[in-house]
Amino acid sequence: MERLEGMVTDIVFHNEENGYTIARLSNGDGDFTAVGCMPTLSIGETVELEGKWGRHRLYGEQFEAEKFIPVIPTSVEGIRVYLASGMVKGIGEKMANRIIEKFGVETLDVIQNTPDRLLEVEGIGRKKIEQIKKSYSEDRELRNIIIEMSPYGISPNQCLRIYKRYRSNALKLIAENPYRLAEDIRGIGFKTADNIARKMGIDMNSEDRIEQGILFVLRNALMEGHTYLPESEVEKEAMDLMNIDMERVDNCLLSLAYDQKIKLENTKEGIAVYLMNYFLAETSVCNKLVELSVFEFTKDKNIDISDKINEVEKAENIKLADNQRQAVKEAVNGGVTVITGGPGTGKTTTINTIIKIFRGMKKEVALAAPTGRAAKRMTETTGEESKTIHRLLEMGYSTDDELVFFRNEEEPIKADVIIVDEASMIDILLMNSLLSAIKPGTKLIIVGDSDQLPSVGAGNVLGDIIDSGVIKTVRLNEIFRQAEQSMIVVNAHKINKGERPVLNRKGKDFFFLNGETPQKIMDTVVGLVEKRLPEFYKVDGLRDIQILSPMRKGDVGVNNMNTVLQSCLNPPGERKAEAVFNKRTFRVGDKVMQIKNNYTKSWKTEDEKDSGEGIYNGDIGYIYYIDKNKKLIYVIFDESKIVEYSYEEMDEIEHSFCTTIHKSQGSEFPVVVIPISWAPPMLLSRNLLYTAITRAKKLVVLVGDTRYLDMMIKNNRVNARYSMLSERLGVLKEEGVII
Ligand SMILES: Nc1ncnc2c1ncn2[C@@H]1O[C@H](COP(=O)(O)OP(=O)(O)OP(=O)(O)O)[C@@H](O)[C@H]1O
Repeated sequence: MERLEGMVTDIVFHNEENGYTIARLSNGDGDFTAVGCMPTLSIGETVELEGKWGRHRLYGEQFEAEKFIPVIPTSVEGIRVYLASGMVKGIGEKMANRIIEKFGVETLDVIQNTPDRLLEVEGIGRKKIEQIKKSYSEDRELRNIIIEMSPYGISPNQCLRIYKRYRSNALKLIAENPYRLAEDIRGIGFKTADNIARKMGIDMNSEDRIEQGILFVLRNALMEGHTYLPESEVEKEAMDLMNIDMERVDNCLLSLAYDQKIKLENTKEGIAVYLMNYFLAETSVCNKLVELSVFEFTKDKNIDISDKINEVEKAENIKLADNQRQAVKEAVNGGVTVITGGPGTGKTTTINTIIKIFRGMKKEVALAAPTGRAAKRMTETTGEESKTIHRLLEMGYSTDDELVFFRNEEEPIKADVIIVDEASMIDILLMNSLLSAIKPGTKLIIVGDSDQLPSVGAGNVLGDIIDSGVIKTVRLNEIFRQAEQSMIVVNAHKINKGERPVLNRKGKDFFFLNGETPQKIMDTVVGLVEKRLPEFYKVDGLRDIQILSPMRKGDVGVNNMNTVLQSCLNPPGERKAEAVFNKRTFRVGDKVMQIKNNYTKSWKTEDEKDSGEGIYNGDIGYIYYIDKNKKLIYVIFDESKIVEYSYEEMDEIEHSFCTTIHKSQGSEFPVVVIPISWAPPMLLSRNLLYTAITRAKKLVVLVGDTRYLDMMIKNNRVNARYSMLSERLGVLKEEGVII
């Protein structure tokens, strides 16, 4: 290993995400190039590098740095460059010159050890000194973390999170127990922590390691939708993951339970292992549902609302079907009511009738849905304001950046009736937060299609509530006349029953185009969005058509589709700025999707007349402007909301010329095109196909091989999720808590 010192004269290349940097440096012996993970390197800075000389095929000799240590500048010129670089907040170029004029080579020593002397410099007061002191020490602490952690593959962004969490104790705490990173820092998992621990020489049989490994197994299970895992599965997975014996796993299971991080629950099938907050959520959802549904409504008890329904029917010129009427009656009289049904079965019509009746009774009705788009649609179809569940619960952030709801047991939602739509997307934690904020006596109406894909988060809440048979449920199953003409609706119901859809009926809205190979499928899809559909249906290839793929990988998976579709729908152009993240080129005009809920992300319209907060998982927008100097990307959502993303935030955005069917849940598009080809069996499922086609309002085009279409329709094995909600509700019924 060689050591080399030099001052950075140029940054030739810098990857924001992994810190890989190519820089030109100079020292007494001349100029040279250095490459490696040096995330904080900046021009003017002097660094000491550890590494070896290598030779690049094209660029010749270069120093391959494995470690870099910023050298505190000792020359007046070095200090000037360092201070003027903006590294220390509160000191700009002019101020740097004034300070250096005063203290010369001792400048940094003064800032660090006797900062009060800065008062001697014109323009610096007490407040400024505090700012400089804070920023100087933060900068140094953060740099130390970055330097120490980069070799383990921890990104500068994650280092920032580490610093925010542990402050100046970071390196000490990590050295004591690197596994705490997996618990405390978003984006760092057990495997990374384990890798760090290994390099630090930590005992592979340590309890910290095994406990974190077990929590990792349980968190992974959440991502597959399970609220718990049977003990035998936890044991097996933990043993495989950590290469340890069962006794150690069992001991650590007990100590985690003792520390209340997990819950071990005895069930008929054996021991169920829950992460504690999921256990609490599941039990409290169950209790709360029962509490709300057994509430004695003395005042309006069983009032006959037939007359009221008749009035609405008359006013709206409709005639409700029998089960719609029944749904309205249950909803008006009961505590908790579930209304479920496929597309076009009259859910919205039923909701609207319920709202009108409650309004007539002078009741306060609150409407909500789990996503921003679903809430917006609910507003459109009911003509009443609907909020996201998060907004209804008045979400905010605590002082340590944790998500909190200001509507809860102590401050419940002020409404007599709450109607939530698209309930299939509600996971167990969100349901728990919602129910906690509903006071007994408030009526809850849960509306959704239980045949859609279950929520992204853990649990199978809607399905479980319905299956339990404990909560009043009305299933709407009649497809109404207007809807019947739509083959999308007819076929959705056929698919749901396991029947083959009607394909290619002339003048209709549901087509199948053959494509035997992935390449042919791709060519057909490109032809459809580029030319055929825009010409024939007068739709915009980029805005009105959404390609939905079951999977990410493979030729017709989302990743490859996006590359191909970007090149035809938004090719490079002279005036289209570009920036590369995670090996993907983002370009002005690209269609992109926000992939996590960001409740505090602010947006404003171009004329700045309107502004607000919140961009949600699944929201689709277009890249509007890229400011390469400021490293900012602007995306426009809903044709007017402009949102600014720093380069570091680009992990919240991905291309969405094509998206996964999972990500399309809760959205609707005029035209949906779906490639149908080989995919891993768990993705060739009926409810995935059903969810995809029910996203389309005007037209569905399937492209591929009918063999796989048949496989999807036949495969109704809904990927089973471990969840005990239905059983828990059932037990309460057996015990007579609920009749
Ligand atoms: N009782 C009824 N008689 C006649 N038409 C009805 C009746 N109920 C609903 N419809 C009509 O059927 C169509 C679908 O109804 P609605 O929008 O209420 O269903 P939905 O279940 O909410 O559908 P989706 O889930 O697709 O939005 C609408 O055009 C509506 O006007």
